[in-house]
Amino acid sequence: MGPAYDDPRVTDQPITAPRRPRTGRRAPFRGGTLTDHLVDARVPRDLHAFIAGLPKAELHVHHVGSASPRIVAELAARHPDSKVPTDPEALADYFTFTDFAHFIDVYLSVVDLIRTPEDVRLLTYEVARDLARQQVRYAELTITPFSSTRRGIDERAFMAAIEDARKAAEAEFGTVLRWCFDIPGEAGLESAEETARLATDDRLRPEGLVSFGLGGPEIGVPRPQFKPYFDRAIAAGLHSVPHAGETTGPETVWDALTHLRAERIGHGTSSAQDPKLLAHLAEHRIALEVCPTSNIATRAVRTLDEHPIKEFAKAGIIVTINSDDPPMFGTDLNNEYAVAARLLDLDERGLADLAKNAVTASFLDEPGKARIAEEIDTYTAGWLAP
Ligand SMILES: Nc1ncnc2c1ncn2[C@@H]1O[C@H](CCC(=O)c2cccc(C(=O)O)c2)[C@@H](O)[C@H]1O
Ligand SMILES: [Zn+2]
Repeated sequence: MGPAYDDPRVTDQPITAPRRPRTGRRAPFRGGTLTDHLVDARVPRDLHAFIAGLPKAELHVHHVGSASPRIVAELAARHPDSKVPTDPEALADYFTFTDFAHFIDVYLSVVDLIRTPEDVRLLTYEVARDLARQQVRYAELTITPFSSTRRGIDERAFMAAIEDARKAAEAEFGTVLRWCFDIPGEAGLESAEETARLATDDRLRPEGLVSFGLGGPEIGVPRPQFKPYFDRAIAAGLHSVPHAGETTGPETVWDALTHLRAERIGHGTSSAQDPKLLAHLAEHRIALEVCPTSNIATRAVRTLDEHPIKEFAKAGIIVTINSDDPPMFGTDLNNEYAVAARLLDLDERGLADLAKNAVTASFLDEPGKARIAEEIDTYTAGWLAP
């Protein structure tokens, strides 16, 4: 059983259907019911409809962590020895986490389902399809190539698979994908070396790669040791976007800024404990990649109402809204925007500004940024027109 909290997924009704009567009962957090229609019932229905059509950019979403039950079922059918359940109900239970370490164990069991370049291509292409359905025009997908190469996937075939899916997705869905290669820090410096090599070797480095990250548990995995690998990636023209302050305190965020030269911070949740850090992030326009439901699902934050997103906004920090590992956390990007609308008390214009924050903080080129920002403005003006 998860903690009692205001479950953002309180209904599975289509947004046009009458609301299900609310009982006032607080539901435990339960991940992974991907067939649910995800809507926060405390957000007005027309705001959900506005969010559903709003052009968006997603800056923090994991490749394997985006595998929908349909993709998981297909991969599990290809590899029937896996322990990952395929039935959606059983999968929802499987995606209910006792703590962050448990989440990583489950995550790695899904990683184990990806064994061939064709699995990689299928996953990437289907993830793009799911993003396109939510009007995501641009996404930076965090990929952990070390996890695949150490499991025996040929590195060239891996790169070819993600690039092939990227090009197909852009041509067919109009969604532009870019990659962040992240070090799975707990796997040690061997994984850092391998990730840096794959990201910086001109013969391997994929065209879509824009940034370099660091993920996994933070406890017992100090950030400074990864400095040489980030230095190499930055020298090769990549942006620095480590996770920090998700499961440890603000000192980890400082370390990410000082040693890894972070340009954005993945989560950064504990920054709220340090007013000087909040001021620094605001002054230097270091955006936070906030993933509210993820923080509840991994128990990094106790309840949504206790999430520090409001403090970030008040401090003048560029807040971006992201979904992290959406099917595993029983959410999607649209639902995260609805959660943000409630926590930050936003109307349509506020939501449009939030969507534009992600565009601003993205690593898309300036004409690309201008195009999506304009699309957001046109959509919003049309929506609000009498
Ligand atoms: N909320 C999150 N916060 C942080 N990270 C998150 C989050 N969501 C997803 N991740 C991903 O989890 C991976 C973790 C993988 C890992 O620790 C590991 C350890 C030992 C061996 C291996 C292996 O592959 O053999 C892998 C990270 O690289 C990251 O991309
Ligand atoms: Zn993440």
